[in-house]
Amino acid sequence: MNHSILSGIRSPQDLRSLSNIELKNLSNELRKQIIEVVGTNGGHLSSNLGVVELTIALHRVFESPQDQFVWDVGHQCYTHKMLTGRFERFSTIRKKDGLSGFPKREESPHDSFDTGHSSTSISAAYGLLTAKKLRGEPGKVVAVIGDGALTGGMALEALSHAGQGQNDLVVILNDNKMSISPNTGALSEYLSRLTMGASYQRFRYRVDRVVRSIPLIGVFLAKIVHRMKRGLKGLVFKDNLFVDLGFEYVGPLNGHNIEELEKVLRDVRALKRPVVVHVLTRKGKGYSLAENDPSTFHGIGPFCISDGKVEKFDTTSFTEAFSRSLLEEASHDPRIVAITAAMAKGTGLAAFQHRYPDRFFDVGIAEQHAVTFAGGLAAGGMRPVVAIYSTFMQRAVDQLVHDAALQKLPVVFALDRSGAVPDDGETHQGLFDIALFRPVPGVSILAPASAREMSLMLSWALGRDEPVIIRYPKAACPTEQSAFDLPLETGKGVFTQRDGADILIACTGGIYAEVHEAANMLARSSLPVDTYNLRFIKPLDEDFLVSCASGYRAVLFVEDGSETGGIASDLASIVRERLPHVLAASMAFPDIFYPQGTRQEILSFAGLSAVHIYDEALKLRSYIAAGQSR
Ligand SMILES: Cc1ncc(C[n+]2csc(CCOP(=O)(O)OP(=O)(O)O)c2C)c(N)n1
Ligand SMILES: CC(=O)[C@@H](O)[C@H](O)COP(=O)(O)O
Ligand SMILES: [Mg+2]
Repeated sequence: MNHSILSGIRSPQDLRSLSNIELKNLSNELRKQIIEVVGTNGGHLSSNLGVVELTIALHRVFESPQDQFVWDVGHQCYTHKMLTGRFERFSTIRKKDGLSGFPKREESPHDSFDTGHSSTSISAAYGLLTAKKLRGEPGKVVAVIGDGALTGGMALEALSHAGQGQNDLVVILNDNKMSISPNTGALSEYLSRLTMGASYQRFRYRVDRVVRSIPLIGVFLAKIVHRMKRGLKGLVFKDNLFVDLGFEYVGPLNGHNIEELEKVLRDVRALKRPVVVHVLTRKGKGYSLAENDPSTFHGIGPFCISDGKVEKFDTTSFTEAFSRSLLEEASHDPRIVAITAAMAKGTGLAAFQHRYPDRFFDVGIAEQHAVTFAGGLAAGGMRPVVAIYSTFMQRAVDQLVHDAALQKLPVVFALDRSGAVPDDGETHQGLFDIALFRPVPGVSILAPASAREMSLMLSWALGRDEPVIIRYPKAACPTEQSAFDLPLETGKGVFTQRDGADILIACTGGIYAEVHEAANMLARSSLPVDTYNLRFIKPLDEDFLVSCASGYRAVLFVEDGSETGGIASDLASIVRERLPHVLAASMAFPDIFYPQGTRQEILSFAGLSAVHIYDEALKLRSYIAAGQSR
């Protein structure tokens, strides 16, 4: 199929003149393009296929960029991007220097707010709307939020705030019954009940429409009708949370019927009150493999379009290592329970869920609740393991401090996707966890360099009576070696190579692979170095480290976290202070946000690739040769 209609859309205005048939063809072209590009680049397939018609309808009714859209999470914005002048560059999505897979204000005036983390859209949209009103600027603001994102506390906080205001915020609730996995929780069940009561909700909306359209007295009459309905709500509108919170409620609508959507959205656009438009869509729509298994195609690497297969690598990822170690531990300790905030697959907890359904909890996209819930479980005598991506743990900093650490509760935090995170970009990098949690008293932070170390660390963590964080990257585990088998000693690391070299490279586990590669390159250049895996970021046995460093002419510390607040530069300072004869240097992520790319591209951009580590070691060697200090 050529993209004859799509390629002619330079701005959303071009959509207005299209006939129904052309709109149908445009939907097909968009789907084809999404499938082809995600098949090549990887990306968020199912969510994007589900919102094609909804996005077209929104862009035909609202006038972007004067009217503004905030896409929750933003992983469903591909059609929006293509309809707002970015079709030509769409094939670069999620690639280094290409289009972002999420809305980006710097990319287009049609992207009014950056997203990536869930449940922010209603707050941000209400902020944008309030700013418009205060500045006397025209236009509507529309938040598009999924049923999964609605389970996040912020979304509910925002509904509570916006519902009481005199405003005309539009909230589109895109309900496909799915988060990444099937959506969970009472709120999700509640939406299903609303869906079953469809006819009542439509009736209510139509009454409003008819009454308001009566010349002169319509608005006045509508107010009276509204009050009467509020009085009757226990009968007719019982169960409608949104109405009770102060919103008009319209729906549920068929999210794949552009005509029906448009008709309602035009009325919604004219409303002077906050409104929730409940739209039903099918995740994965139009690609049967994704329709039948939307979870697998939620976020997927490059795949074969004809059979949906993804290239398999013959390696164990850190996620798999965690998943297996946890099953092993859980098999002999019934106190172990596992918690995810809607990421059972990504964190490797799906296997635990399958094996121990009664000890597994998917709390929805609710990281804060997940952590405090774990605190409660720990206080009640269980051994909770919260598996969470480093970037999403940023949401729950206070919960870790207040609801776990302060009370010395034995909660284990498995922070997946720590360090450089490929493809998703700035919003998803896992660079801040060390800096955020290192200052918290009593919290241990460990970083395995291999699957074997993961197992040792998890076992150690589950034996502690205080919170423990285990952080690891989205990467394959390096090949095992004997040092990884050595028993864990609190605060101490292990030499991973010790051949009497005069330079030592010490690292956090997540970047051991690159350090190992650099060491091999140096050895090939006849410039051998020894290597050391810190294992512990906290607590850290300083005396032991200093004694390890004392036999060297230079020590280089390498860390896969942010330089500011990180550990590498502190350790270099300690060595300088206590061993003035030893040169000490450090490498970590400089103080900027890191854009999308592969892991290698991100590390190169940060100056942390194997080649950069090699170069830094060479520099140290030249200082040694010249007898200089740094
Ligand atoms: C704070 C946070 N936690 C977890 C995620 C990971 N995540 C991305 S999309 C998603 C599911 C969103 O479901 P929904 O809003 O219903 O959108 P759908 O994918 O169904 O279109 C999750 C859990 C995230 N982006 N942000
Ligand atoms: C949009 C979002 O936050 C998730 O879908 C995330 O992209 C998943 O990342 P992984 O593919 O690494 O699990
Ligand atoms: Mg959903």
